[in-house]
Amino acid sequence: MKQITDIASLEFHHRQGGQFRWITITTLMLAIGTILHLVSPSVAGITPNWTIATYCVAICLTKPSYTQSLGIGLVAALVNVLTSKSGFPYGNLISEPAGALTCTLIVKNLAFIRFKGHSCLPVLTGLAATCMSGGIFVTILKFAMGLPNIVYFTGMLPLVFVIGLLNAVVTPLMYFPALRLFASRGIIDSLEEQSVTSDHSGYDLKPTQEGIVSMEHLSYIHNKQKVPVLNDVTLAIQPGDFLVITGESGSGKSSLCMALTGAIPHYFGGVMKGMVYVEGQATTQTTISKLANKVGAMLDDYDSQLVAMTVEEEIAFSLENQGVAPEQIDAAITESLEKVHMTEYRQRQLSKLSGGQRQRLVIASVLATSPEILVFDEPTSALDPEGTRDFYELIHDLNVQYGHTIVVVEHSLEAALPFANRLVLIDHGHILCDGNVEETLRYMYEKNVYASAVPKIFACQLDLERAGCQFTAPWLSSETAVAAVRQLLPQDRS
Ligand SMILES: Nc1ncnc2c1ncn2[C@@H]1O[C@H](COP(=O)(O)OP(=O)(O)OP(=O)(O)O)[C@@H](O)[C@H]1O
Repeated sequence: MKQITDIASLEFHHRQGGQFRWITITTLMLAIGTILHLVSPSVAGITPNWTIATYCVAICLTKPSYTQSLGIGLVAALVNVLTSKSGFPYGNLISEPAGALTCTLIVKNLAFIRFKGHSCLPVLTGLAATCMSGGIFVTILKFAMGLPNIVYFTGMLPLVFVIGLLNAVVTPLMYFPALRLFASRGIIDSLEEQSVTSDHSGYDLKPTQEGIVSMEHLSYIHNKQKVPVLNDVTLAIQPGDFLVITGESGSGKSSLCMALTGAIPHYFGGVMKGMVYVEGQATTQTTISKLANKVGAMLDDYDSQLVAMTVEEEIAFSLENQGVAPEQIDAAITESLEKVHMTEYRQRQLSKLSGGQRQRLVIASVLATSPEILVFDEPTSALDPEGTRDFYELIHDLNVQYGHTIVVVEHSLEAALPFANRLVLIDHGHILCDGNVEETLRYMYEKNVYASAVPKIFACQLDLERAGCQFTAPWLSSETAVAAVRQLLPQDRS
């Protein structure tokens, strides 16, 4: 395992999307291969196998899975069957998938072989895939057409090897220009981008802070952007925390949430530096779906998280996708609906739920996968004051009764702060203040950073303090303020 001394320097690069890039590139390359196959002249009956060379280029560039390679091989086989000049072209249906799989096997296992810094994969795959595919093809042809052994051993097999050598030359001749072309169009990573490793599986990554979440020197910049959205963020979240994150619009609050769920760096395209550990595990060493069992998130656009027709189906959806047994799903639905006080809505159509009920259903769906940590991104932006109060009472309940750690991104702090034990202020991707609610509010008001979000009642206390008054408890609710004012008043008027 490789050790990291400076976590701030560890990078993870990810290009957004791209799961279908292998199809685009393979289709293009096979089209080129087919044209070359049809027009290229043969010298003494010998010509490169352009189909194999082009799918080798596509596989070397896009590194598809074995199943995807099987698909590439079958498409190549169909092209060959339709365009073949051979007496028995159907052997291609076996030989081409075998060639594509051989190519993938080499790409996945021999990528470390380099010559003067250049990848040797095009040469190796061009030779090996052609020999494998050609060898299988001529063997099938021999038996299908009853050809004599002498022709097979002295003519066909040596010919396959010669074509393999030719392909070992033409494959890199196509690979390097194709790499430059696709990289210049932003379709695949350039060589420089490839040289930065985004595979952290070989690193020994351990948090250096105590906490259920430890963000250590986290920076993040989106693809093609100049300014990082998160800049050297270090934050530890303790089990049972009710943490509120606030800051101006665009300060990086949602990005921080996305880093907790693993969407940064696994979904969004960009470069992450530093590390986020969730329950001790580096997010770059796991996947978004595995993290979803530890961190449940409700986005500001929570309606987009609903996919089913009824409440019950909605909660079952993610559990079914994870292969959870039906009786466990049933129990999880019952339990999560109880937690959000929606038991009686179990059979209800989603279209017949109110906004607040749909929000609670999203929370129930998130709870069904039993995450320890719950993240809410601007949860009350679409709620009226009563709905906002109900929402915070609900998540307070989840915090104190069920022990969930809560992280909330919030602009309007009045409703959230009575339940929070910590308030983090973020500005231009930096954490400016991380303290208890009173400390951070004082910081915001005194330094005039996002002071407009300081609850009016608390701002009033600070103004009175400036005028010489003293109070024992922070005014985070009107009840505390009334009690404090009562104490100031002469006894006979109270
Ligand atoms: N996919 C993206 N590509 C490029 N820049 C992005 C992307 N997503 C967000 N940003 C930028 O990152 C910065 C931080 O965005 P983020 O959504 O984290 O801020 P925020 O504090 O949650 O804002 P708001 O309160 O308005 O939701 C913003 O300047 C935003 O324009």
